[in-house]
Amino acid sequence: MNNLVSSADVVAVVPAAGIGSRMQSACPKQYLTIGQHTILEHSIACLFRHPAVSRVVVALSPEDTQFAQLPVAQDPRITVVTGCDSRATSVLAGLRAIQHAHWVLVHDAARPCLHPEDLHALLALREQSKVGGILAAPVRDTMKRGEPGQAAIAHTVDREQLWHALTPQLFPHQLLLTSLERALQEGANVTDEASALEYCGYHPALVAGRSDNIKVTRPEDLALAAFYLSQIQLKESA
Ligand SMILES: Nc1ccn([C@@H]2O[C@H](COP(=O)(O)OP(=O)(O)OP(=O)(O)O)[C@@H](O)[C@H]2O)c(=O)n1
Ligand SMILES: C[C@](O)(CO)[C@H](O)COP(=O)(O)O
Repeated sequence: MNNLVSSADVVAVVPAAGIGSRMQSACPKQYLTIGQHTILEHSIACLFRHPAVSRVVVALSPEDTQFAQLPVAQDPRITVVTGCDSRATSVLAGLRAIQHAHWVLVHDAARPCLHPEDLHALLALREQSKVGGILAAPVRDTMKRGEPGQAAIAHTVDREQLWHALTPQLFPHQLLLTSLERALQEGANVTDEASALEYCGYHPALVAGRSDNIKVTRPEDLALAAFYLSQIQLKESA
C-alpha cells in the first residue's frame, strides 16, 4: 500500500471473503443488493463518510469475480487483498497489507447499517485509549445456555454486563497484528478482533452502539437491513 496515508489517518480492513452459507442465497451475501448498491458497497461507504478513514483494504475470496465489476473497485483509496479460509485469517491478510497507519479498524462487509454517530463514537477512542475497543450493544433479552445436543435449557445466563460485539472494532495496527498472529498461532478461537487482544491479556473498551447495526447473516436479515438503511438515508437527506 502506498504511503499516502498519514499516521493520523485510520485504515479500515473489510473482510469480504466469506461465502454467506447461512444466507442460503445464490451469491455471497456481500453481493446481494439493497437499493442501487451491494451490501459490500454500502458497508464501505459507511466508512468513507468519516474524514479520518483514508483507505480501505478489502479481503476478497480468491474466487471472487464480482468486486472488480463494481464502480467502487476503481476508487484509489481501496486496496484489495486475498482473503483466507476464516474471517480472522482474512483480517490478518488485510492487516499485513498496511504499512503506514497507527490506528486500524475492522468492519464486516455484511454490516451495511453502521450509523455515522456510532463510527464517530468509536473513533473517539483514539484520544481516550491506547488499546482500542469495539462497538457493542447491550443484550436485551433473557439469555439461555442450551443443553449440548438438545433443544432444552441448561440454565439462564446472567445478562448483567453481557454485550453483543459489533463492528467496526478499532485498535492500534501493530497491537492488533501481533495479538492476532499470536492468538492464531496458539490455536485460540478468534471470532472477532477483540478476542485476539483478550487472549493476549488486554481489555478493549466497549462503546455502546446501535442495535440496528446488524450483520446480514440469515435470509430474514436482508429486509431488515434494507429498512434500517432507508432510515439512515432519510435522516441524512433531512
Ligand atoms: N473466510 C472468511 C469468512 C468470512 N469473512 C467475512 O467476515 C464477515 C463476517 O462473517 P460472516 O457473517 O460469518 O460471513 P460468512 O462467513 O460469509 O457467512 P457464513 O458463516 O454464513 O458462511 C463477512 O463480511 C465475511 O465476508 C471473510 O472475510 N473471510
Ligand atoms: C465480528 C463479529 O461480527 C462480531 O459479532 C462476529 O464475531 C462475526 O462472526 P461470524 O460468525 O464470522 O459472522
